[in-house]
Amino acid sequence: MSSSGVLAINPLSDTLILPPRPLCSEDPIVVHLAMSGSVVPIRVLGSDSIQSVKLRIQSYKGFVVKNQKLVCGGRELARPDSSVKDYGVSDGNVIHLVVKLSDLQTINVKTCSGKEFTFHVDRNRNVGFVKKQLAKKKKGLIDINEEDIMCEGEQLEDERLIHDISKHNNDGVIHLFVKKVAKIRVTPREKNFELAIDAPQVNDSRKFDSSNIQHKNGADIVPRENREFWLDPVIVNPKAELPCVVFDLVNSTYQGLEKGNYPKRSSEGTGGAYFMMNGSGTKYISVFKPIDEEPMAVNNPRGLPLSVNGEGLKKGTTVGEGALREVAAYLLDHPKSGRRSFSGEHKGFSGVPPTLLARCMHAGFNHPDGVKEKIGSLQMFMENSGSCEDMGPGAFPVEEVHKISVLDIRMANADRHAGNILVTKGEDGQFVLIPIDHGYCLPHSFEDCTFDWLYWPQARKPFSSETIDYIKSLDAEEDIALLNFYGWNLPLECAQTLRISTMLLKKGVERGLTPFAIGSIMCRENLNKKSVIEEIVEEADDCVLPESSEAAFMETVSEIMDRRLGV
Ligand SMILES: Nc1ncnc2c1ncn2[C@@H]1O[C@H](COP(=O)(O)OP(=O)(O)OP(=O)(O)O)[C@@H](O)[C@H]1O
Repeated sequence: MSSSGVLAINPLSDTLILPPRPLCSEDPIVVHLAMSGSVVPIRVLGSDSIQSVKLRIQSYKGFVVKNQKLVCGGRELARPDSSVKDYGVSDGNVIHLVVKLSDLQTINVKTCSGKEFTFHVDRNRNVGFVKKQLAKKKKGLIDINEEDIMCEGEQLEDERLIHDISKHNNDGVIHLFVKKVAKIRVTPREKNFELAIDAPQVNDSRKFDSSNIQHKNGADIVPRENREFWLDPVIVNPKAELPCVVFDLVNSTYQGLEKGNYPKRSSEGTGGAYFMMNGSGTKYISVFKPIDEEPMAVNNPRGLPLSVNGEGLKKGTTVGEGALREVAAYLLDHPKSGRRSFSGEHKGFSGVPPTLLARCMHAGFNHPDGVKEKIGSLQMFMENSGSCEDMGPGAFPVEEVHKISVLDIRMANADRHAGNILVTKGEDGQFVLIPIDHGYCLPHSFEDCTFDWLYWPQARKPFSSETIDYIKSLDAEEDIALLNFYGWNLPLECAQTLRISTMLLKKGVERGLTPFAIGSIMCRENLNKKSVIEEIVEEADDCVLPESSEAAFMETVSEIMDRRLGV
């Protein structure tokens, strides 16, 4: 595994030829599969679906389909049912393969009594979590209060992260040993006390943890040019207050860096996304995504080529604007109670994690040309037990799916695959969905809008009255003004997208439409068939004179939309 989290394919001496289908009259084409510096020629048919190409890569290379992302000509080949030809891939083209590596770590556990077994745990979990799992799943194996976990003679504190331990193992497996806790019992004996150490092996080596020594770099007094790192929120308009939760996020992230904790690059995703730790180094606190490491940006760490025309991986987006879109999704995710109040409720209706624009300098980011300050989105790290990609949607509460659908429709999200919805459990034991990765929201065309939830059963259920009230309270003009206030002067075409999608959502609920019905209007059925919303926009474009005002254009869109939706 390379440090970039991408598995390298060694260049093959002979061509990797994938057999054309038998009895097929179509001529195969040869394309080049590029990955981590190596290139493998593969033979495909124009009519092959993207899914089938991925399946063949899976069978030849072992990367499961859901972990593969294919990019050709600056565009993600995202639709599984579309064909190689649909995406305009032709003979000699280069297809970039980005493989998402699992964040799961194999753990082997042994106990003093000789029991042994192996299981997997998310690398972002800590030892305390592993203990609980052992106690819960393997009854009798461990009593949380009575036993310690050891790794190579070192006692592991409950807060210790699994990925931290995995750095030191060579064979890809962490070997843990469960042993009885050493206890000190104090028993009164007449006027004295007897001190007993109750431990099976009192001579265990307990290593001194040097990370406990405080490291102060005097960041407030050392001039910036002499500092090893810095982190500030980017505040364009001094009048635009940041919510307290956002300030706390910056502070905790800063403390983590100050203590010397290195940002850890996620093995998932097509861009650079870095997990940042808190001051005590015990948990992740935030995720920093620098704009120069976005897919097809100059310092992208996943080997994707530079964008030739500045367009991002999804149609209608721009490379380098992902961070603004991430922040916009948070700012526009208004709480149910009304607009976000800066000292009060910070959680929005759809639960977008608190996100701000930040500038950060640290050697731990990808700096092929020397360490420089980076601008990017800083988002609160949300504890989770995986993403919607890891499980069937059946158990998700309807309201949870609906809250994501409202966000995606409003924002015309062009990247809502199930991997971008994290899953956790609320206090009531029900699944809670957390939407992340909003770098492709508010595109200036609807072409790439895709919503994985469209095919989930909950999408066919009607919105609740609470959700309908929320949708009725939305106001695109107010939203555009809010983004403007925070410093993002939304380009005209993107503002138009927000106006049209908000209009569709509102008109949809007025007519009692479900998220499925509204979402289907926004998404293409297949790559080459325009969506209903695209047809509406096209018709409106044809109707109005080029010099017409935005208001006149929106009036026309409204009339056409009413006609298409029916009364
Ligand atoms: N707020 C968050 N809390 C917890 N984990 C997160 C958060 N944001 C991102 N992640 C994790 O980091 C990984 C990479 O982040 P993200 O998906 O945003 O990156 P990306 O490069 O934009 O991905 P994509 O290729 O899906 O567009 C995610 O798969 C997720 O596991």
